[in-house]
Amino acid sequence: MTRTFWVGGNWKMNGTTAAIKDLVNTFNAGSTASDVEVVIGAPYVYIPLLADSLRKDWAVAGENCYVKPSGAFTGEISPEMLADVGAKWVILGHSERRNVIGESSEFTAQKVVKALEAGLKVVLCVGELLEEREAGTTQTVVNSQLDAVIKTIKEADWVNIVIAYEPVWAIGTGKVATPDQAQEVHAAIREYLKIAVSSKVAEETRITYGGSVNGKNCKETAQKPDVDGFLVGGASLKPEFIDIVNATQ
Ligand SMILES: O=C[C@H](O)COP(=O)(O)O
Repeated sequence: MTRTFWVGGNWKMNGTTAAIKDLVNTFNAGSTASDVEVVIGAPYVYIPLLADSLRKDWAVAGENCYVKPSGAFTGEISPEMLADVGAKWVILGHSERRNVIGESSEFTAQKVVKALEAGLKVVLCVGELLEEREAGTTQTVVNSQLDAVIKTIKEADWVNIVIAYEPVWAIGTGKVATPDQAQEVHAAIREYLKIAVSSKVAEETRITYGGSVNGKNCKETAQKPDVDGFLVGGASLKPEFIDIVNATQ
């Protein structure tokens, strides 16, 4: 089967109303391939603006959510709230949630369940630290992050999940993984899905790469057989994001 190429932007904690309006105008005027699915993750407060103004062939994502629909959870945002203001997706398990905020794989898996129940699609981020790669434990770490989700959701849920493999050493550092490094881990993730979930899920799930992707380095990586797209941080705040959307052209 053909997996539709998927490109996500993750604005992280960046943006102002004025800057986002400018960027949306640029994105809306951009000429893009029709066979690419595009999603922009934005800080909660800018989601309504983005949902109203962004081109309708692109979707909007939250960058995190909590595990309850409502209640006394000061400062948290529920997946139902994200859906209510126009998000169709949520990014979960990003390395900054795992390593800066300290969220576990088990907590991330609970969020995945609740987001899916609320009707959101999920970008599930996984990836190893530099010391884990140097110790040769990349696949053990990634499989363990996946395991928490695999044992928590049903096989049918995987149709609503895109995996983002983001080696932490490549995020925001300019040290992009080589196309071969990305392909190697993506192929291993697909093999693990085959063993731990099913051949169907392994074949159909999009596995995207994130970590210092830009308009120039995306093209070669996009050609790799197990790379089904990108999750882009810094470059998604720039006009060159359009070049990444068009990486396969
Ligand atoms: O979610 C996106 C990743 O953290 C990559 O960020 P970056 O493209 O700025 O390295």
